[in-house]
Amino acid sequence: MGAGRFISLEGGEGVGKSTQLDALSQALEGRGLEVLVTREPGGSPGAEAIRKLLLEGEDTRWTPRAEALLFAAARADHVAKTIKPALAKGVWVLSDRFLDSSLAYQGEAGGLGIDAVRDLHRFGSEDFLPDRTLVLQLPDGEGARRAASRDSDGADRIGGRSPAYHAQVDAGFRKMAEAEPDRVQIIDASGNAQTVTARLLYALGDLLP
Ligand SMILES: Nc1ncnc2c1ncn2[C@@H]1O[C@H](COP(=O)(O)OP(=O)(O)OP(=O)(O)O)[C@@H](O)[C@H]1O
Ligand SMILES: Cc1cn([C@H]2C[C@H](O)[C@@H](COP(=O)(O)O)O2)c(=O)[nH]c1=O
Repeated sequence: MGAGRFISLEGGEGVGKSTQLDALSQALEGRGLEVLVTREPGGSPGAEAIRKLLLEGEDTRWTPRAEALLFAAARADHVAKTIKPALAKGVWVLSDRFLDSSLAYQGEAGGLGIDAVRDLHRFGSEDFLPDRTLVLQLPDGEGARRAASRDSDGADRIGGRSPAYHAQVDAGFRKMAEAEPDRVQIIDASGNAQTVTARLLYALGDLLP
Protein backbone atom coordinates (compact mmCIF):
# COMPACT_ATOMS: atom_id res chain seq x y z
CA MET A 1 0.00 0.00 0.00
CA GLY A 2 1.42 3.42 -1.01
CA ALA A 3 1.05 6.54 1.11
CA GLY A 4 -2.24 8.41 0.83
CA ARG A 5 -2.06 12.10 0.01
CA PHE A 6 -4.44 14.89 0.89
CA ILE A 7 -4.99 17.48 -1.87
CA SER A 8 -7.36 20.44 -1.63
CA LEU A 9 -8.67 22.36 -4.62
CA GLU A 10 -9.52 25.96 -3.88
CA GLY A 11 -10.62 29.19 -5.50
CA GLY A 12 -13.54 31.58 -5.80
CA GLU A 13 -17.01 30.82 -7.11
CA GLY A 14 -17.31 29.03 -10.47
CA VAL A 15 -13.59 28.72 -11.26
CA GLY A 16 -13.97 25.04 -12.17
CA LYS A 17 -13.13 23.16 -8.96
CA SER A 18 -15.83 20.47 -9.31
CA THR A 19 -15.07 19.98 -13.00
CA GLN A 20 -11.37 19.59 -12.25
CA LEU A 21 -11.89 17.26 -9.28
CA ASP A 22 -13.72 14.81 -11.54
CA ALA A 23 -10.97 15.00 -14.17
CA LEU A 24 -8.17 14.78 -11.61
CA SER A 25 -9.68 11.78 -9.83
CA GLN A 26 -9.98 9.95 -13.17
CA ALA A 27 -6.38 10.80 -14.06
CA LEU A 28 -5.10 9.59 -10.68
CA GLU A 29 -7.18 6.40 -10.81
CA GLY A 30 -5.71 5.84 -14.27
CA ARG A 31 -2.31 5.75 -12.56
CA GLY A 32 -3.53 3.00 -10.24
CA LEU A 33 -4.25 5.18 -7.20
CA GLU A 34 -7.31 4.77 -5.01
CA VAL A 35 -9.05 8.16 -4.80
CA LEU A 36 -11.76 9.65 -2.59
CA VAL A 37 -13.40 12.91 -3.71
CA THR A 38 -14.96 14.92 -0.92
CA ARG A 39 -16.05 18.51 -0.30
CA GLU A 40 -16.42 21.31 2.20
CA PRO A 41 -18.49 22.36 3.90
CA GLY A 42 -19.52 18.72 4.15
CA GLY A 43 -17.87 15.37 3.50
CA SER A 44 -19.23 13.55 6.58
CA PRO A 45 -22.86 13.17 7.75
CA GLY A 46 -22.42 15.75 10.53
CA ALA A 47 -20.61 18.22 8.30
CA GLU A 48 -23.24 17.84 5.56
CA ALA A 49 -25.88 18.81 8.15
CA ILE A 50 -23.82 21.89 9.05
CA ARG A 51 -23.50 22.70 5.30
CA LYS A 52 -27.24 23.29 5.10
CA LEU A 53 -27.09 25.63 8.10
CA LEU A 54 -24.27 27.59 6.48
CA LEU A 55 -25.44 27.85 2.89
CA GLU A 56 -29.20 28.24 3.24
CA GLY A 57 -31.12 31.29 4.44
CA GLU A 58 -30.38 34.98 4.72
CA ASP A 59 -26.85 36.38 4.73
CA THR A 60 -27.59 37.76 8.22
CA ARG A 61 -28.51 34.30 9.58
CA TRP A 62 -25.12 34.00 11.33
CA THR A 63 -22.70 36.54 12.72
CA PRO A 64 -19.21 36.41 11.13
CA ARG A 65 -17.83 34.69 14.25
CA ALA A 66 -20.62 32.10 14.40
CA GLU A 67 -20.13 31.41 10.68
CA ALA A 68 -16.39 30.82 11.16
CA LEU A 69 -17.06 28.49 14.11
CA LEU A 70 -19.58 26.47 12.10
CA PHE A 71 -17.08 26.01 9.25
CA ALA A 72 -14.41 24.95 11.76
CA ALA A 73 -16.81 22.50 13.46
CA ALA A 74 -17.82 20.96 10.11
CA ARG A 75 -14.14 20.63 9.18
CA ALA A 76 -13.22 18.97 12.48
CA ASP A 77 -15.84 16.28 11.84
CA HIS A 78 -14.82 15.89 8.17
CA VAL A 79 -11.14 15.46 9.10
CA ALA A 80 -11.81 12.95 11.89
CA LYS A 81 -14.54 10.87 10.24
CA THR A 82 -13.63 10.93 6.53
CA ILE A 83 -10.21 12.33 5.62
CA LYS A 84 -7.89 10.74 8.19
CA PRO A 85 -9.45 7.24 7.97
CA ALA A 86 -9.10 7.29 4.16
CA LEU A 87 -5.47 8.46 4.30
CA ALA A 88 -4.71 5.69 6.80
CA LYS A 89 -5.83 3.18 4.15
CA GLY A 90 -3.48 4.68 1.54
CA VAL A 91 -6.25 6.51 -0.34
CA TRP A 92 -5.62 9.83 -2.12
CA VAL A 93 -8.18 12.31 -0.79
CA LEU A 94 -9.20 15.20 -3.06
CA SER A 95 -11.28 17.87 -1.35
CA ASP A 96 -13.37 20.55 -3.05
CA ARG A 97 -12.33 23.35 -0.65
CA PHE A 98 -10.72 23.06 2.83
CA LEU A 99 -9.08 25.37 5.39
CA ASP A 100 -7.89 27.96 2.85
CA SER A 101 -11.51 28.77 1.97
CA SER A 102 -12.09 29.70 5.61
CA LEU A 103 -8.91 31.78 5.68
CA ALA A 104 -9.91 33.63 2.48
CA TYR A 105 -13.70 33.97 2.99
CA GLN A 106 -14.09 34.33 6.77
CA GLY A 107 -10.58 35.52 7.64
CA GLU A 108 -9.69 37.92 4.83
CA ALA A 109 -13.00 38.95 3.20
CA GLY A 110 -15.11 38.50 6.35
CA GLY A 111 -12.75 40.67 8.40
CA LEU A 112 -11.99 38.19 11.21
CA GLY A 113 -8.31 38.00 10.24
CA ILE A 114 -6.38 35.02 8.94
CA ASP A 115 -4.69 34.35 12.31
CA ALA A 116 -7.99 34.11 14.20
CA VAL A 117 -9.41 31.61 11.71
CA ARG A 118 -6.19 29.57 11.75
CA ASP A 119 -6.50 29.42 15.56
CA LEU A 120 -9.95 27.83 15.18
CA HIS A 121 -8.37 25.21 12.89
CA ARG A 122 -5.61 24.57 15.43
CA PHE A 123 -8.26 23.76 18.02
CA GLY A 124 -10.82 22.00 15.80
CA SER A 125 -8.56 19.92 13.57
CA GLU A 126 -5.19 20.05 15.36
CA ASP A 127 -3.88 22.18 12.46
CA PHE A 128 -4.16 19.25 10.05
CA LEU A 129 -3.11 20.50 6.57
CA PRO A 130 -3.25 19.25 2.98
CA ASP A 131 -0.07 17.94 1.35
CA ARG A 132 -0.82 20.36 -1.49
CA THR A 133 -3.43 23.07 -2.07
CA LEU A 134 -4.10 24.14 -5.64
CA VAL A 135 -5.94 27.45 -6.03
CA LEU A 136 -7.70 27.91 -9.37
CA GLN A 137 -7.74 31.53 -10.48
CA LEU A 138 -9.54 33.30 -13.31
CA PRO A 139 -9.59 36.97 -14.32
CA ASP A 140 -11.94 39.11 -12.16
CA GLY A 141 -15.61 38.29 -12.68
CA GLU A 142 -15.05 35.30 -15.02
CA GLY A 143 -15.80 32.67 -12.36
CA ALA A 144 -18.92 34.57 -11.25
CA ARG A 145 -20.12 34.65 -14.88
CA ARG A 146 -19.59 30.89 -15.23
CA ALA A 147 -21.39 30.25 -11.92
CA ALA A 148 -24.30 32.51 -12.89
CA SER A 149 -24.84 30.70 -16.19
CA ARG A 150 -24.71 27.34 -14.34
CA ASP A 151 -27.05 28.28 -11.42
CA SER A 152 -30.49 29.17 -12.78
CA ASP A 153 -31.82 29.16 -9.17
CA GLY A 154 -29.34 31.82 -7.95
CA ALA A 155 -26.34 31.81 -5.63
CA ASP A 156 -26.21 30.38 -2.10
CA ARG A 157 -25.89 32.42 1.13
CA ILE A 158 -22.16 33.07 0.66
CA GLY A 159 -21.80 32.92 -3.12
CA GLY A 160 -24.35 35.75 -3.37
CA ARG A 161 -22.17 38.24 -1.50
CA SER A 162 -20.91 41.40 -3.24
CA PRO A 163 -18.24 41.54 -5.97
CA ALA A 164 -16.06 43.48 -3.48
CA TYR A 165 -16.31 40.60 -0.96
CA HIS A 166 -15.33 38.08 -3.66
CA ALA A 167 -12.41 40.25 -4.81
CA GLN A 168 -11.14 40.13 -1.20
CA VAL A 169 -11.55 36.34 -1.22
CA ASP A 170 -9.27 36.16 -4.27
CA ALA A 171 -6.76 38.45 -2.55
CA GLY A 172 -6.90 36.15 0.50
CA PHE A 173 -6.01 33.10 -1.60
CA ARG A 174 -3.08 34.99 -3.13
CA LYS A 175 -1.85 35.86 0.38
CA MET A 176 -1.94 32.19 1.38
CA ALA A 177 0.12 31.23 -1.68
CA GLU A 178 2.70 33.86 -0.74
CA ALA A 179 2.79 32.76 2.91
CA GLU A 180 3.03 28.99 2.27
CA PRO A 181 4.51 28.55 -1.25
CA ASP A 182 5.43 24.87 -0.77
CA ARG A 183 1.86 23.91 0.08
CA VAL A 184 -0.30 26.46 -1.74
CA GLN A 185 0.08 27.05 -5.49
CA ILE A 186 -1.96 29.28 -7.78
CA ILE A 187 -3.08 27.55 -10.99
CA ASP A 188 -4.28 29.42 -14.07
CA ALA A 189 -7.86 28.17 -14.62
CA SER A 190 -8.34 29.78 -18.02
CA GLY A 191 -8.51 27.75 -21.22
CA ASN A 192 -10.31 24.48 -21.76
CA ALA A 193 -10.83 21.93 -18.98
CA GLN A 194 -8.20 19.49 -20.33
CA THR A 195 -5.53 22.21 -20.32
CA VAL A 196 -6.36 23.08 -16.71
CA THR A 197 -6.21 19.38 -15.67
CA ALA A 198 -2.73 19.13 -17.22
CA ARG A 199 -1.60 22.16 -15.16
CA LEU A 200 -2.95 20.53 -11.99
CA LEU A 201 -1.20 17.22 -12.67
CA TYR A 202 2.05 19.07 -13.31
CA ALA A 203 1.68 20.84 -9.96
CA LEU A 204 1.29 17.43 -8.25
CA GLY A 205 4.23 15.85 -10.10
CA ASP A 206 6.54 15.69 -7.09
CA LEU A 207 3.91 13.89 -4.98
CA LEU A 208 2.97 11.23 -7.52
CA PRO A 209 4.42 7.71 -7.06
N1 LIG B 1 -12.28 25.29 -18.41
C1 LIG B 1 -13.55 25.67 -18.48
N2 LIG B 1 -13.96 26.49 -19.48
C2 LIG B 1 -15.27 26.90 -19.56
N3 LIG B 1 -16.24 26.55 -18.68
C3 LIG B 1 -15.88 25.75 -17.67
C4 LIG B 1 -14.53 25.26 -17.52
N4 LIG B 1 -14.49 24.49 -16.40
C5 LIG B 1 -15.73 24.49 -15.88
N5 LIG B 1 -16.58 25.21 -16.66
C6 LIG B 1 -18.01 25.47 -16.42
O1 LIG B 1 -18.09 26.55 -15.47
C7 LIG B 1 -19.14 26.31 -14.54
C8 LIG B 1 -18.51 26.27 -13.10
O2 LIG B 1 -17.67 25.13 -13.02
P1 LIG B 1 -17.61 24.27 -11.69
O3 LIG B 1 -19.00 23.94 -11.22
O4 LIG B 1 -16.68 23.13 -11.93
O5 LIG B 1 -16.94 25.35 -10.72
P2 LIG B 1 -16.76 25.37 -9.14
O6 LIG B 1 -15.50 26.08 -8.90
O7 LIG B 1 -16.87 23.98 -8.59
O8 LIG B 1 -18.00 26.25 -8.68
P3 LIG B 1 -18.51 26.60 -7.18
O9 LIG B 1 -17.46 27.37 -6.49
O10 LIG B 1 -19.72 27.42 -7.41
O11 LIG B 1 -18.80 25.27 -6.52
C9 LIG B 1 -19.80 24.99 -14.92
O12 LIG B 1 -20.93 25.29 -15.72
C10 LIG B 1 -18.72 24.30 -15.76
O13 LIG B 1 -19.26 23.41 -16.70
C1 LIG C 1 -15.28 25.51 2.90
C2 LIG C 1 -15.76 26.92 2.92
C3 LIG C 1 -16.68 27.37 1.98
N1 LIG C 1 -17.11 28.65 2.01
C4 LIG C 1 -18.10 29.09 1.01
C5 LIG C 1 -17.61 29.16 -0.40
C6 LIG C 1 -18.86 28.93 -1.22
O1 LIG C 1 -19.52 30.18 -1.35
C7 LIG C 1 -19.69 28.02 -0.33
C8 LIG C 1 -19.56 26.55 -0.71
O2 LIG C 1 -20.21 26.37 -1.92
P1 LIG C 1 -19.62 25.39 -3.07
O3 LIG C 1 -20.55 25.60 -4.23
O4 LIG C 1 -19.70 24.00 -2.53
O5 LIG C 1 -18.22 25.78 -3.38
O6 LIG C 1 -19.16 28.17 0.99
C9 LIG C 1 -16.65 29.52 2.97
O7 LIG C 1 -17.08 30.69 3.02
N2 LIG C 1 -15.74 29.09 3.89
C10 LIG C 1 -15.29 27.82 3.91
O8 LIG C 1 -14.44 27.45 4.78
